Formats: sequence, C-alpha cells, structure tokens
Amino acid sequence: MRFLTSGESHGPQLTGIIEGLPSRLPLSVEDINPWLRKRQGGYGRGRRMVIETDTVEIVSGVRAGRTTGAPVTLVIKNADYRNWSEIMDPAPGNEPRKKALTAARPGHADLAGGIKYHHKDLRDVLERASARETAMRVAVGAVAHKLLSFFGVESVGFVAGMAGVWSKVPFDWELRSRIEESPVRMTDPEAEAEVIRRVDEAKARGDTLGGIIEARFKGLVPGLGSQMHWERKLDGRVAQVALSIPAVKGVEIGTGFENAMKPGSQVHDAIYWEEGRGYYRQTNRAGGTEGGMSTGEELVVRAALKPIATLMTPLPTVDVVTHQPADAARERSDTTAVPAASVILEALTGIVLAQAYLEKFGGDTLEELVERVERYKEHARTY
Ligand SMILES: Cc1cc2nc3c(=O)[nH]c(=O)nc-3n(C[C@H](O)[C@H](O)[C@H](O)COP(=O)(O)O)c2cc1C
Ligand SMILES: C=C(O[C@@H]1CC(C(=O)O)=C[C@@H](OP(=O)(O)O)[C@H]1O)C(=O)O
Repeated sequence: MRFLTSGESHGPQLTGIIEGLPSRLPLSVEDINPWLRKRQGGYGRGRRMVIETDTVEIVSGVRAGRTTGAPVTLVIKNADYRNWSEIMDPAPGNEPRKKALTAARPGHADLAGGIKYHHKDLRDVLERASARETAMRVAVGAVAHKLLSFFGVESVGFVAGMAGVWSKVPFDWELRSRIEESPVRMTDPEAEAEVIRRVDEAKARGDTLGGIIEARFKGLVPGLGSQMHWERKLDGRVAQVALSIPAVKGVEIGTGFENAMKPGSQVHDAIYWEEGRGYYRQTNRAGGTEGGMSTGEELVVRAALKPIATLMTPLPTVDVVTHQPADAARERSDTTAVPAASVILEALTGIVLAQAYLEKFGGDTLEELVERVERYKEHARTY
C-alpha cells in the first residue's frame, strides 16, 4: 500500500490517493471523519481550526461502502480557501501578491525552503510545509486503521506531557474515553488544568509550547517488519513517520532513552510461554519491537514536539528580499498543537502497520488477508 498527498494549506483542497488496498474492505466517510474531528481538536489551536470543519469525500475506489481494489482517492476541501483564492490563484500575474512573506521565521521551513526552491515569497514554501497536510495523512491513516480493525488491532494516541507538565496518571486502556474527552488528550485531570493555565499564559506572552506524545497499539501479531532488510525494520519505519510530523524532533520506542542508562539485566523483557497463550512478556520496556519486528506485545511509540515556530513576540531574523534585519513574520498561528499531534502519530503509525500486514500477508481481498492473519496467529501461539 502506498499513497500520495497534495494540496496547499490555503489552496482549494487536499487530495490523497491510496493504492494497494485489498478489495471488499468496508469503508465510508464515517470511518474517516471522526479522525479528522479529533485532529482538529485540542486546547491551544489558533483561529484556523474554527474556520475549518474537516470532512472527507471519497471520489474513487469505493462503491456501495466497500473498496473495489482500485486506487482510493480522498478529498478534503479547505473552507479557508474562500479567503485566499486571489492569493493562491495558479494563474500568472498579480505579483507581488498580498500576504507575501519575506521575514523568514526561525524554526519554520521558510529559509531553507526559500534557498532550496529559490522562492522570495516564502508563502510558496510554507504552504506545503504547513501541518495542514497532516489532515490528509490522518484521513489515509483512518483507512489504514479500518483495515487493522479486521486483524484485531486497537490503538490510542495521547499526550504524556506538555507545556512543562507531565501527566502523573499512568496510561491504562480503560482511560481511553477520558483521553478523548480531555481538551489536551491527557490521562491526568490535574496536569490538564495546569497545562491549560500555561497555554493561556504563553499565548498572552506571544510565546508557544511543545510536548511529548504517545501512541500505543495492541493486538499486533509478532513478526511484522523484518530483521533481514534495514529498510523494512518496523522500529525504523515507525520512527520515520513520527519524525515526518511537523515539529517532531525526537522519537522513542518503549522506554528507549531510560533503557540506555541501565544495565541489560534491568532492561530486557524475559520471555515466558503458556499453553493456549503462547509466548509473552511480563514487562515491555522494549515497547513492542525486537530486531526490527513486532514482538506481539504492545507497540509503544513516543515523540517529542518542539514549540510552535511562529511567535507573536517574534525573534530576530533577516528579510530575504532586503537582507536587512527584521522581526520574524507573524502569521495567524497555534500556541501549541501537541494534542493534535498525538492523533497524527496514532494515525500515521497505523499506516506503517497496515503496510507491514499487507507485505507479510498479501492477498487481493480482505477475506484472503484475514484468513492468512488468523492462520499465522495460530502458528505464533503453537510455535
Ligand atoms: C498539528 C500541527 C499544527 C501546527 N501548527 C503550527 C502553527 O500554527 N504555526 C507554526 O509556526 N507551526 C505549526 N506547526 C509546526 C510547523 O508546521 C513546523 O514546525 C514547520 O513545518 C517546520 O518543520 P519542523 O518543525 O519539522 O522542522 C504545527 C505542527 C503540527 C503537527
Ligand atoms: C491548518 C492547519 O494547521 C496550520 C499549521 C500551520 C503550520 O505552520 O504548520 C500554521 C497554521 O496555519 P494558518 O495560518 O492557516 O492558521 C495552522 O492553522 C491544520 O492543522 O489543519
């Protein structure tokens, strides 16, 4: 399964084309829209999320609620386009356009992208660097998650800590509805209240905030990915999609960083076997992968987001047209997007896992796939 996304942040629409899905997968917009709603939520977002009510259209590859095996095309319209149609118009002329951006923002893609693609209106860089693109990737992720649900895989995405405040309530699958209801997707109500206070404070100062997000998956078969080929290693692929989320600068599988400072005897997860259950661990410090493959234990991925780059109290920069010192550009912006990023991490990790299932089990139809997965689960139990 592969996919491509296109679309500018303030252009008419985002488009995604997914190729390689099996036929007969039940799929409707109702499988995707709740993910888009979740991604739009979260305390600390800017006014853009009030303008948009992201909903998807399925324009190919699905008939009567099931995939046909043809490429699936998804479309999300940008409601904000009505305010930008002149600025974003592909027709020549009208230069320099309104809202041209020349004071490169430290921490955003502006300067490197401007040099690389030789744009002096840095809007031509930011329109694609913008995390708006993740709306379509989350839609693709929702489709991947629909497929995973047929293999018995469940998942969650939440915020472990943000704005300098750690959640003190350890994650439990029972807390999933609490996370969904929390405006900051945290398990801990006290931490949540403190985070909200700090976000308000940061916004008033013209500052921004980051945090640590986590995604977990249970019900995975062991052996997804491969130790044989570096590019198929599951942990490597998960890390790649995590780092592809704008503003993510660190990734951890399990308690990866903590493990690095301890002796092996206190890190590796002892192996047990039980009739009917098969192999299992009592601890999961490895976070669900060994040798680039799933172990069958929970996959636990953490990622660190830097604070949002656009500051309303701007840092010094240089104007790329005049080369004079300037205050960095101030665009309408989020104070923080950490809760949204946790939804994105969950969605995108789902894409990697769906790809790994499809690679391992193949098949043109959903039924073929499910049958092969079930047979393999039996093999893993009795091996
Ligand atoms: C959901 C989400 C929303 C974001 N919103 C903003 C924003 O409003 N303003 C901004 O400057 N950066 C925002 N970012 C981060 C930038 O897109 C990102 O920092 C930029 O593209 C540069 O890429 P890098 O941080 O990965 O180096 C957001 C990121 C995410 C995940
Ligand atoms: C549009 C989204 O996020 C945007 C990501 C973003 C950035 O620089 O990454 C900047 C802001 O764009 P705007 O200036 O249009 O408000 C965010 O709103 C979204 O998440 O759908």
